[in-house]
Amino acid sequence: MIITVAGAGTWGTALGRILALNGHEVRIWSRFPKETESLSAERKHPNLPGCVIPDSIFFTSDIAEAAAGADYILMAVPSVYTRETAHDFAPYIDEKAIIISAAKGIEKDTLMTLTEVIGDELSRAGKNNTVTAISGPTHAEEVAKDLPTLIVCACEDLEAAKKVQQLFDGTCIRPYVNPDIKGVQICGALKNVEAIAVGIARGLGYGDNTCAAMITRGMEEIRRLGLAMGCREKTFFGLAGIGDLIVTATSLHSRNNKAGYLIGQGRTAEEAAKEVGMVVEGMNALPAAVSLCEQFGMDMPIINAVRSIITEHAKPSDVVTELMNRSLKME
Ligand SMILES: NC(=O)c1ccc[n+]([C@@H]2O[C@H](COP(=O)([O-])OP(=O)(O)OC[C@H]3O[C@@H](n4cnc5c(N)ncnc54)[C@H](O)[C@@H]3O)[C@@H](O)[C@H]2O)c1
Ligand SMILES: O=P(O)(O)OC[C@H](O)CO
Repeated sequence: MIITVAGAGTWGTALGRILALNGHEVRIWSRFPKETESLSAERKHPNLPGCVIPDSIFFTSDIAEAAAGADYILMAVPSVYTRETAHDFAPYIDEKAIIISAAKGIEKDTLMTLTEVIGDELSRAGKNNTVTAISGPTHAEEVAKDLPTLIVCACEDLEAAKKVQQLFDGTCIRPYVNPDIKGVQICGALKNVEAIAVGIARGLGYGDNTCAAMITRGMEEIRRLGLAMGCREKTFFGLAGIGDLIVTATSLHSRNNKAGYLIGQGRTAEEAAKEVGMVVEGMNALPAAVSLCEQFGMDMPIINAVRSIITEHAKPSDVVTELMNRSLKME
């Protein structure tokens, strides 16, 4: 198969490498010629130490060249660039190509999932390609080292999801399918906000009890919202749900967890994002998460706590005190 990866960050590069090792013809596109030139020449990614990029992967900044004849287009740019990238790719995408969205986020203004954003741009260009999503507990740093990783390939069209499953099936990746594409993406976007909260707790010096409690109650917030949105309950207890929340809230690789930790230690959100140096999707997803809570009339105290700290500059320790003093309730 010919697979075009849009986005040469850590995730696009790690996935491109896996697909190339699975025997596919892989092209990786980045908007920035400097990035593609350096990756093509060096065969290593600055944020994936020890990972060798196979010689077979072709890098380009030319969309027409990247997309020509591709059977699959894998979108791996940060969520805020998904719409413009889908818009720019749309005219060049073959009508039979399947799109795979690998980013995690919800569009701030429309509250669309990223597959909806991509579908929207495709339909504006007169196309109706099938759009799927992949998710799960999947740090690029570990996939780049071939460590066993389970992913979810999501699409209402199960045949398309199974095709994507086949594509990724290999020695270190075990892919599952899930028809609940909305639930998978709601989990992927919101777990990043919850992971920032857990990072803040760590940065404040709280212990494992606090973090485990926040992961548990954070998942419950996501589940309640997801059910109100019509998602499948099982998704929240699966790889894209609790699995991804656990890895993001506990892994040293996690950009969201690290950003939260730095905020807990006293940095502003801007300083923390700069220090992380890679995309902190939980910060991008926060406005959409808050809007969804309001739209569906959901009580989401941890997400609201992150909002007060990041957007109202509330003191993190005061916010935790407020959370602890909320009215008592049934689990
Ligand atoms: N890194 C991971 O472990 C991982 C795992 C699963 C999902 N994801 C998701 O994948 C997405 C990408 O994450 P990442 O970690 O690869 O990010 P990253 O910070 O490593 O990559 C940033 C990349 O974004 C691209 N970019 C920047 N500005 C752009 C623009 N205007 N248009 C198009 N592209 C632009 C550049 O190619 C740059 O390399 C995120 O949504 C993230 O949540 C990441
Ligand atoms: O490093 P993070 O926090 O962006 O998380 C990356 C992936 O979403 C983990 O599955």
